[in-house]
Amino acid sequence: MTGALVAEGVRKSYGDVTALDGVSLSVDTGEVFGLVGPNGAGKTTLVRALTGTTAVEGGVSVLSADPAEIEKSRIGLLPQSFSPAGRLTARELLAQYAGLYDDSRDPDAVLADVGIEGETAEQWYETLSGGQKRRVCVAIALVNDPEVLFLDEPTTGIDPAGRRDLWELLEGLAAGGTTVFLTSHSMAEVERLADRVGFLKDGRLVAVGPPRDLIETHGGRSRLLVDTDADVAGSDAVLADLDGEGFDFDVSDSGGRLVVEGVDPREIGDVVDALEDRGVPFESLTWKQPDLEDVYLELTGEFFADGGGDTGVAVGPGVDGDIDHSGSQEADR
Ligand SMILES: Nc1ncnc2c1ncn2[C@@H]1O[C@H](COP(=O)(O)OP(=O)(O)OP(=O)(O)O)[C@@H](O)[C@H]1O
Repeated sequence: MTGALVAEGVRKSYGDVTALDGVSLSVDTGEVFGLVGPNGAGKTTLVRALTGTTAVEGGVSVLSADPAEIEKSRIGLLPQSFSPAGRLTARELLAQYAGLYDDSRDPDAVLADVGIEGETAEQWYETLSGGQKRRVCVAIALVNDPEVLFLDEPTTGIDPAGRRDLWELLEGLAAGGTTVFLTSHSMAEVERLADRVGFLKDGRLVAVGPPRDLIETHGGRSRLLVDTDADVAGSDAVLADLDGEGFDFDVSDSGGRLVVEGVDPREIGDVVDALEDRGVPFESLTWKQPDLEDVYLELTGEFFADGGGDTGVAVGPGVDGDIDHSGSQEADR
């Protein structure tokens, strides 16, 4: 295999725990690769393997070199847990890390890139908020202007506006040719940033591909989620009734909700009519296109961990199909 990052049959065990169970992948130069998976799936272990910070069985290379031996200035790494000295200011920290390299970027410019400026840059690290700290850590990973950037859950603890700023920064870096290897629990994050996404489960890569392809293959169909009484949604009689003539959609019960599969936006009115004809009460409707969260659920069998809900369009009852965008979670995008 060739690529800026290569893993071939990588295995890693900690005692009886198999953290990586034969992972092979290749990431191209300039590509943004997103790695997702449940807690304990092996994401951090794979980052550690690719950055030469843990020994593994199998083959790993970064920029065609052994990760343990590659020139450090070519790599940027933001580990999941990283605590720089608390009693240095953000500026002092950046200057300190910049001093480790023969060539580095201007510390103030890097801090400005991550939104740390003015008074905030003069505060001790330990007095910064969680989100500000994480931004400073991202800046530290960028100070050597790396060719390959590893980010292990970079936006954890950062507010939505700060996340968007960082996403734009990462998009800019990728456009400039930086290879980015990103782990995340935010499906919105990887769907927006990653050229390809890898799903890791129990130490194995169960699917790899561009978000769109994965959604098409594993995301299911667009659907209408009908919030109703749990007794109604769980009623075989209601499901059988909806399965009858004049209703051409597949309906199932999911945790007290009716899920009507394969509904085109223009067909929402037909579904509402059918529900009303059959006397099925409902409180709200949400139309949802398949997205990476659905792929995650399908491939891992677990709920996504960033607390996301339906990224859909809510339609209130009795509004005659008027679309209420308050139900959309676009703010997270
Ligand atoms: N140093 C270690 N010693 C023992 N077990 C470890 C060690 N590091 C990781 N593991 C185990 O290896 C498995 C994979 O851990 P890893 O941290 O790679 O998962 P992850 O996908 O990054 O999880 P998370 O999403 O929670 O960060 C887990 O079962 C973990 O407990």
